[in-house]
Amino acid sequence: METDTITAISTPIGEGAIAIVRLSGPKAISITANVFKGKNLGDVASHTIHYGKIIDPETKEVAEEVMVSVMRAPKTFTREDVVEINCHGGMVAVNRVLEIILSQGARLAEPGEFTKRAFLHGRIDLSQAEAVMDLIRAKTDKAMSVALKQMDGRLSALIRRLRQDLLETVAHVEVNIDYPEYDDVEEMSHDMMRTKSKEVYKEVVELLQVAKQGKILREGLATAIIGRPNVGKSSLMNTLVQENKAIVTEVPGTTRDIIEEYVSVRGVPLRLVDTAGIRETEDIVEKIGVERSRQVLKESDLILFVLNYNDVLSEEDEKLFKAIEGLDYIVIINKTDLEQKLDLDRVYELAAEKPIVITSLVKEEGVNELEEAIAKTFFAGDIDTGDLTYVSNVRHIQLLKQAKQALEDAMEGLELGLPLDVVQIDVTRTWELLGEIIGDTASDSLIDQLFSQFCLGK
Ligand SMILES: Nc1nc2c(c(=O)[nH]1)N(C=O)[C@@H](CNc1ccc(C(=O)N[C@@H](CCC(=O)O)C(=O)O)cc1)CN2
Ligand SMILES: Nc1nc2c(ncn2[C@@H]2O[C@H](COP(=O)(O)OP(=O)(O)OP(=O)(O)O)[C@@H](O)[C@H]2O)c(=O)[nH]1
Ligand SMILES: [Mg+2]
Repeated sequence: METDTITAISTPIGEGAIAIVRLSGPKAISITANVFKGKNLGDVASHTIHYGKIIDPETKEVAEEVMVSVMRAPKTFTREDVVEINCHGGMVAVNRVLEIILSQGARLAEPGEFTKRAFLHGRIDLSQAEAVMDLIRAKTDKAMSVALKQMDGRLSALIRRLRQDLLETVAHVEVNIDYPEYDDVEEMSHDMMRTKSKEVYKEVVELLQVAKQGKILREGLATAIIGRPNVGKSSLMNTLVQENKAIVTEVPGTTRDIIEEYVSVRGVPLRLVDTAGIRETEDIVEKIGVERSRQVLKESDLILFVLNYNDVLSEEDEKLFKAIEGLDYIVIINKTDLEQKLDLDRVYELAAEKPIVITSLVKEEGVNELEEAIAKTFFAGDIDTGDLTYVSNVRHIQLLKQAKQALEDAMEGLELGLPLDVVQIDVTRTWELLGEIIGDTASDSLIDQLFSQFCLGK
């Protein structure tokens, strides 16, 4: 187990009312007590907070006026002794206190090291630790509620149950191999393995099915606004974001680069991308932008394709319809306040089954209908984060896919009548793969890598 005492500033860099220096480890309390003027922190009850001053050991002068929380192991965030020094906000004061604590023998924590200790001491498992990070990075309410549930151990509990089921069947097979004289055990093992594999398979498939939504909740639905120059793409972006993020002018080719913004539309988190108008162009700067727009298309979950009601359908528009064939898109016919020049019948024909929304962005008309259409495209209404266990983490999804494959191999083996000790290899592999999700069978290097992605001080 770790024996050194770590410390870090656990609040964001910048000005605030309060900033916290946190310590964890066997010397957390004695190190703080050495430089604290007030009650003797060595004597105070656990989980109490105390007013006092931090004294600079070199100059013997008061460095900061603070409140210090003392929390003794094991009922703490890390399961070690934890001290939190609440300083005045602003970087000078906290940095000064941190320097003093470091001079007394604490070591600066690595990113995620507090949470890593909580994991190493068994307070949380790996998927819960990852959820802590997801929570910090959550950009919408829904993403946050998914992370909170995972932190609570919902996914962990489900994975544990599936692993237990698999383990029981493996144990059964072992008995069978050790006592081959009992024929009925052989029969039972076969049936049991088939039944259990199927049961676990069903649950893994379900988890993967909702994973797509989980990923969207976490990262936002990648949504690209495309269309010819000057049709109103940046205006649409600004309307959805409810801010003037993108520059809008009457000059075609205004947007040169890609502008990205997070918005929540009817509970669906969007990672909205405004692109440069797509057309054949001579302008070299614009050309780079157009290239990148094409790239964005490929990486999008949803495309908002804007057309101009006040212009005839061009060859470029037809090309764009071709380019997005097979993708999820919504057609937006904008500038309906102006005279109609667009061949609507042709648009309906090209769009086929896809939703079409009529807007006048300058008059703010059709925006509700558009929001409705966006929400509907992905989730037939609003998304429910209540009942389902969402897997939203790419690492977890990868492992679940591999587990699904291993189970398919096992079931195929059973169909082919392979011996149980052969089929068992795939079942054991599934058990191991699921274990990696919660960190039971995760390697040290994986764990180091995962925790190093955390914020400093968490
Ligand atoms: N001041 C402060 N606020 C904070 C945190 C913190 O570390 N410090 N947290 C940091 O993320 C979050 C709270 N998370 C925490 C999770 C578990 C424990 C903890 O001590 N758990 C023990 C015992 C709980 C109990 O008393 O019942 C345990 O589970 O064994 C503490 C904080 C948010 N707010
Ligand atoms: N009349 C009318 N004008 C609009 C409407 N929506 C946008 N415009 C105007 O059309 C012009 C172009 O709008 P933008 O949003 O910059 O268009 P864009 O598609 O981003 O253009 P590029 O970035 O050049 O590709 C601006 O002058 C807008 O004010 C609308 O519904 N009706
Ligand atoms: Mg633009």
